[in-house]
Amino acid sequence: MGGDPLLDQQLPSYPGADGLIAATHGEAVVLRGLTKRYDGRAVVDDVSLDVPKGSFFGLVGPNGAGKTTTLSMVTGLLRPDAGRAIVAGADVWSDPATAKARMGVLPDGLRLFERLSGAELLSYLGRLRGMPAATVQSRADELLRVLDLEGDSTKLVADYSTGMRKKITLAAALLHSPPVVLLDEPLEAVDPVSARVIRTVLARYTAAGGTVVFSSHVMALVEALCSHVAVMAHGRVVASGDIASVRGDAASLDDAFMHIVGASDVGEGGLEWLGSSPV
Ligand SMILES: Nc1ncnc2c1ncn2[C@@H]1O[C@H](COP(=O)(O)OP(=O)(O)OP(=O)(O)O)[C@@H](O)[C@H]1O
Repeated sequence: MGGDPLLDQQLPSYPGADGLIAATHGEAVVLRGLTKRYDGRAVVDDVSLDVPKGSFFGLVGPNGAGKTTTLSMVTGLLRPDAGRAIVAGADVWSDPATAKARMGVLPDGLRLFERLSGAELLSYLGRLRGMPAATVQSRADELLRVLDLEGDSTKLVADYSTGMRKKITLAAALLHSPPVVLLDEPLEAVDPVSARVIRTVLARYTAAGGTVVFSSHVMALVEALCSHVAVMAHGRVVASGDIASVRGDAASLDDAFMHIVGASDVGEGGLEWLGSSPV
């Protein structure tokens, strides 16, 4: 590994507490039959996935497909109605403390401690994770610098822009160098320079053995970054595997996605009133 204290930390080995966990040797995240219902309707419906260790795994799907709901169940934020989620060898719902110690999370919604500065937030979260103060300080300084938040580190999080909030949450997700990070739309609302920095940081993290699971709508990004992808539609996984196998014969992942999810056609007919004289 490359001599970076943030990335060189030993990754924990996976214990074999029961049959499913014992079977997760090569997998960073294992989902089996994960299901969530609202008002009798399954918005996540029997989702099973294997995310290989060290992979850059994209979770894609149209609006309302169930990506955020799935990630929320995997990160321990939303209790499933059925199924199991194993992260880095720990069952998220029967052994949450162990599972949460092994993951970094950038959730949807970004509820943060608004009255702390960016630097204070990282310091607080690092200490909550039981990290030594000096390690928290040096890693936080490094992350703030790399993510171009150094000049805003004493500003209150309440005064951060949406993109800055994403970046400080990403810093918090990486601070303890977990074996798995789960990121809901990490690049949305982030400027192009910061997006490139985040991509580089995440690529280094996977090169060092870490696993990234992230949701995105941007197919070109997923194709450029990811080693693996799962496509969700109507709460189910409709395709998954390495990028080449999901793309198949299509010219791009975007084309394959349109084919897989059956995009509706607005090319002919409908919306004729649009652009005509106002009523
Ligand atoms: N608390 C809730 N109560 C009722 N329905 C919900 C709730 N949370 C999510 N849903 C529904 O579950 C479905 C999946 O939502 P989810 O946010 O997981 O989709 P998504 O794939 O992340 O979408 P997007 O790409 O638009 O963020 C949607 O139909 C949504 O309306």
